[in-house]
Amino acid sequence: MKRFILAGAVGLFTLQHISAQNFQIQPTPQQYVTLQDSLEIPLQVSLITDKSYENLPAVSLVENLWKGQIKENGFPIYLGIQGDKLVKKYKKNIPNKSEGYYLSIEKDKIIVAGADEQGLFYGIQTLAQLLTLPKLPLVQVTDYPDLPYRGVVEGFYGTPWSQDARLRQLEFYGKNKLNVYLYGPKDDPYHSTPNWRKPYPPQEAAQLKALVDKAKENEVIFYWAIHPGQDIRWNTEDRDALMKKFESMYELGVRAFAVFFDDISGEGTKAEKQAELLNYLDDNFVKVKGDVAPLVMCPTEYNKSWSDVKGGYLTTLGDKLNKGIQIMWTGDRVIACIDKPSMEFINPLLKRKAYIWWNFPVSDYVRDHLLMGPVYGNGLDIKDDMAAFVSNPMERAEASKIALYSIADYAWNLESYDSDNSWKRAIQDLMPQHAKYLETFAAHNSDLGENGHGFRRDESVALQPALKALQESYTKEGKIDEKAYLEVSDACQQIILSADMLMASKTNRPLIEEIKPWLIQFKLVGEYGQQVLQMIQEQATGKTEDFKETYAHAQALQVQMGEVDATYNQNPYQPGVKSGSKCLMPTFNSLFEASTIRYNQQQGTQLDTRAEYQPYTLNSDVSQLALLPVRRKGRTGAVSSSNEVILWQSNGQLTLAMDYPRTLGNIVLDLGTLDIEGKFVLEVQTADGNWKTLELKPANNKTLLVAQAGSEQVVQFRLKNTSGTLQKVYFKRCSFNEL
Ligand SMILES: CC1=[NH+][C@H]2[C@@H](O1)O[C@H](CO)[C@@H](O)[C@@H]2O
Repeated sequence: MKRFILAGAVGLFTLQHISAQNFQIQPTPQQYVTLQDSLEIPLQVSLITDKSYENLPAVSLVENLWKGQIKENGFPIYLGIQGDKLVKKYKKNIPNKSEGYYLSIEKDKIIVAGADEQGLFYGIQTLAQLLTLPKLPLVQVTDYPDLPYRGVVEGFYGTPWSQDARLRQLEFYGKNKLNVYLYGPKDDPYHSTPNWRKPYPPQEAAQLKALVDKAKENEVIFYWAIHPGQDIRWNTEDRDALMKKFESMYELGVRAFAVFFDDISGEGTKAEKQAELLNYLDDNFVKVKGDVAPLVMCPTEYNKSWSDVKGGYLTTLGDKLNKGIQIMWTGDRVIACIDKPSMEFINPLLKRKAYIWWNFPVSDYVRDHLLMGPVYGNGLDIKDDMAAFVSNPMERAEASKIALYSIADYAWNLESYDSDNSWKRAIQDLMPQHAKYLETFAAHNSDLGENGHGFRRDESVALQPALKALQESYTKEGKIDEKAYLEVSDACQQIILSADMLMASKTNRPLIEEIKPWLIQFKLVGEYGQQVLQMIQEQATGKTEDFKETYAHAQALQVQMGEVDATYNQNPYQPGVKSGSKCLMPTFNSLFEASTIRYNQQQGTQLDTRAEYQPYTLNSDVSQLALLPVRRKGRTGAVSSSNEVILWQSNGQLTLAMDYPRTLGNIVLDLGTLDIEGKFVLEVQTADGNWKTLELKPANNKTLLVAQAGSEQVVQFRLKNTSGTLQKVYFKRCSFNEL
C-alpha cells in the first residue's frame, strides 16, 4: 500500500494516537494519505447528498453510524457519486474504477465520493472503521479493488450454515468489502439432486428472501447456485424445470445465478450439453430479465489434475460458452494455492479469465481439524489474470472468518497483501477482547493433518524451534535444553490459559460454541505437555518416585484426549477433534515415549511406552492376526484387514479387549465367506464376567456378517475356530462401534 505522510501540524501523539498509528484500514487501501492531524468525532452531522440516494445502502450506513444525530446544522458530510454536481470538484480524485471511492476527512467537512454506488458504500465502510479511533484522523483515501468479484461460495459438504450464521456473514462481507456470496451448500436438497427441480418450501423460501435483502443492504451480490448434474436429463422438460426454478428464485429477489457441475458422473458431465444449457439460460433468462448478473458455472473438470485437455472438455466450454458466462476453477488440484502458472494454464483454454473457487478454509475432507491459520501461498502478481476470487469456507461459519478476513484483504489489494499482519488483524477483529488468546489457539490449530489432497499448512510456527531443540536434546542425549524447556513450558501455560479464557468468553459466543470441542482438546494438549515436560525433567534428574505419578497423570490426559476425540464432532468421514496435531502432539508423544523408555532402562520396569491412547487391545494365538494394528476412529474400532489367506488353527482365537466395560453396537466381520456355521463362534464377555454367544447374520450380498453386541457393557469379545480342524479364511474386516 502506498502510504504518504504529508508535512502538516504535528499533533502530540497521545496514547490513543499510538493505537491510531497501528491502525490499518481493512482491506488495505490502494492509497492512504494522512495529514498528521485529527478532529473530534462530530456528534451531529448533516448529510448533503442527492435526494435520489436516500434508499442507498451507503446512506443507511451513515444513518446507522450517527443514529438519530443527523441534523440540519451538523458537521457536513458530502455523499456523492461520480457525475453528481455535488462532488464535481472531486472528479479527478475519484478513481475511475468500479467500486472505487475517494474519502477526504477535513477540518470542516467529510467528502465521500464513489465511482458508483458500491464505491460510495465502501467509502462509508472505511469511514466507519476510522470512527472506531478516539479521534477522526484527517486523511485522504483513494481506493478501489484489484478484482471485480471477491467473496465466498458456500459450496462445502457437511452441515449447511444456519440462517443466523449467513446473516452475520453478509454483514461481515459488507464491512470487509467482499461483494459476492454464492449460495451452493452441497447438502441443501433443493440446491442439488433430487429436489433441484422443486421450489423451496415456504419457510426456506422466506429465509432465502431475508438473505437476499441482507445482501443488498451490504452491497453483496447474492448468487443462488443450482447443482443439477447428477440426474439432469438433456431434454426440454429438465431445461424448463431449471428455468422454472430460476424463476421462483427470481421472485424471491435473487438477481444472480450459478450452475455447478462439480462432483458428478454420467450424462451430466458432457461439455457440449452443459454449454448448450448455460447458453440457453443466458439467452432466455439472463438477457431477457435484463437485471440479472452474468451467469457463473462450475465445470466438472474444475482443476488441472482432473482435466484431460486432449479430451476437449475445457476447450469445448471455452469455445462454446457465451463470452459473458464466468467459469470457475480451483487451480492445479482440488485444493491448491493459485499462482501465475496456474492461470497461464487455464485462461487460454477457457478463452476468458477463470473465476477462482479457492478451496480454503474448507475442511469437509479433514473434518476433525480447524483451519485457523494465516492465508498464504496465493500469487501476489495475478490480479489481472482472475475474474474473481471466492473462498469455499469451513462449515463452521464464525471460525472461517479469520481466513475470510484475509481473503478480503488479499483480493482487494494483492500487491500489498501481508499474510501474517492480516492474520493478526483478522483475529483482533474477530475477538477484540481476547485477541491474544485466540491467536494462541489459532496458531496451534491451523494444519489439516494427513489428507487425500496432500494440502498442508504451517502450524505452531513460533514454537517450532524450541520444540525441535527440546526433542533433539532429550531424545538423542537424554539432556534438557533449558532455554527450550522454559519456552515450551510457558507455551503450555499460555495454551491452558487461552483455552480457559476463550471457553469462558462473554463475547462472540457463536464462535466459541463452534470451536468448543477443539478448545477442550486444546486445554488437554497444554496439560499433557506440562506433564510430559515434568516426566523428562524427573527422568533426567533421577526423581524416580515422582516419575511414576507424572507418567500416570500423562496417561490420564491421553485417555481424556481419546474420549474427547471419540465424543465430539462424530461424522462418517473424519470424526473427532484434533488439536496441535502437526507439532505439539507429535513432540509431546515422542518425549513421553523417550522418557518412559529411559525410565524403564534405568529402573528395569515395563511401563507401557505407547503414547497414542488406545482403549482397545487385540490378542490372538493365530500368528497372522497377532500383530494386526487396531485403529480407533471416533466411536468405531477396527482391526486392520489382512490381504493373506489366514491359516486359522483349530481352537485358535482372536480377542478384542476394552480398557474398561463399554457398550458396543454392531460387531462386523468379513472372513471372505458366509459359510461359518459350525466353524467359527463369536462370543462377548460382559462386565459380570459371563460369556455369551452372538448370532452372526449375513449383512449384504457379499460376505459381510453382523452381530448385535447387546445392551450390556462388554469387557471383551472373541472369535474362535470351533470346527476341530484348521480353517483357511480371509480377514477382510473386523470392526465394531461404541454406542
Ligand atoms: C469445486 C469443488 N467442488 C467440491 C470440491 O471443489 O472440493 C471441495 C473441498 O472438498 C468441496 O467442498 C466442493 O464441494
